[in-house]
Amino acid sequence: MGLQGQIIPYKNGEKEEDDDERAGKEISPFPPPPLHSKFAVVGYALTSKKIKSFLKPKLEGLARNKGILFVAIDQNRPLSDQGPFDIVLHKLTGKEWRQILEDYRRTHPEVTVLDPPDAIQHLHNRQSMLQCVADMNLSNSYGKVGIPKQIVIKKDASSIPGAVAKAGLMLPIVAKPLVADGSAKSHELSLAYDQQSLKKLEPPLVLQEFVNHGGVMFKVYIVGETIKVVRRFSLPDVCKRELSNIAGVFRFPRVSCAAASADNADLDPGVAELPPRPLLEKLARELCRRLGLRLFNLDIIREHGTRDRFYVIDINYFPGYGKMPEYEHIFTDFLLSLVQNQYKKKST
Ligand SMILES: Nc1ncnc2c1ncn2[C@@H]1O[C@H](COP(=O)(O)OP(=O)(O)OP(=O)(O)O)[C@@H](O)[C@H]1O
Ligand SMILES: O=P(O)(O)O[C@H]1[C@H](O)[C@@H](O)[C@H](OP(=O)(O)O)[C@@H](OP(=O)(O)O)[C@H]1O
Ligand SMILES: [Mg+2]
Ligand SMILES: [Mg+2]
Repeated sequence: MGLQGQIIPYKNGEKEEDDDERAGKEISPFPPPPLHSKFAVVGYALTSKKIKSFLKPKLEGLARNKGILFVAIDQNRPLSDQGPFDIVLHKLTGKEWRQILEDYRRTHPEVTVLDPPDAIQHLHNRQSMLQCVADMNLSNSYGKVGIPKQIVIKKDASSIPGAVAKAGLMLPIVAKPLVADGSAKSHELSLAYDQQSLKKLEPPLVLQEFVNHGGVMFKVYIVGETIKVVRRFSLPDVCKRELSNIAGVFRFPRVSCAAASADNADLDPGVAELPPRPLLEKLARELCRRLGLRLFNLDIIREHGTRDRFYVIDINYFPGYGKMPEYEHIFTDFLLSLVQNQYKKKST
């Protein structure tokens, strides 16, 4: 094991003023990793895009100062021959990789795999992704959280207008690929203004009622027990007049990507106001438990004209944490708390 009973240089949650400087200057390029003793070793299996956006020099430097070492996993070698790891961090797709991880979890119960592959699978389907939120039926004095009315169309596009009418889905409708596996195709969404045009869509799909929300959505990043919320621009409201004048299905680009930050925009306060923190904390805690995940974000909107009616529209596994404020501190503290818990368990 990486820790082997030694004390980790960790200053419990405390922020070190010069972390950024040390991380940026002193430790680049990094010396070869000593794969032994006092470091908590985090093996990672990520795409090159993810490595670039997440494993930035500042994160690696801060981690090293706190006694955490990130080590790339070689997918061409057995996992058991590598490490030894305290934690495995991953975001790769494919059945084979999932099987490798499941086998590894079974044979190495002492290693924390972030997160279990079968739990992540729930988020790869836009129907099962939101089921937990619907089941939760969260409603308290801070607000009510649900999901937009939606149906699944597995095949046969010609059946869509009938299915939409039968389910009583109101227009406009957002059409989303059923599979959300991180591929470019899984992010190709459309907005449909009339029932007949729905025939043009390509199943398998989730068809979701579009909820007017004032053109701003909230991205809630979750790292274990920590949550961070940011504002992003989103699709604008669709008014009744527009709906009656427009027909067709329109593809729309990735409207709420990081470049669409609305954190510093001059917005209507009723639209800009973040969802109440206690409501988000309850939602996040409950979702962590129900989904069995510790690393994800969720997109949530407030129905325009209401103060407390919220809808979760999307959940993403291991999202772009590189864009989450203070992620370096939050992530390293989280990793350390996991390793410390493992250590406590072992010594009892
Ligand atoms: N039901 C809805 N009502 C209103 N707007 C919606 C709805 N669903 C999606 N949107 C808009 O479309 C955008 C993309 O939808 P969604 O988040 O489901 O797609 P995604 O490709 O999974 O996004 P991400 O990049 O976050 O993974 C949202 O950020 C929001 O602006
Ligand atoms: O393509 P998939 O695997 O589904 O995941 C994406 C998420 O859906 C996006 O939300 C991430 O970007 P943002 O954090 O800007 O939303 C995006 O962040 P990234 O591009 O920095 O990795 C991805 O994590
Ligand atoms: Mg989204
Ligand atoms: Mg998504």
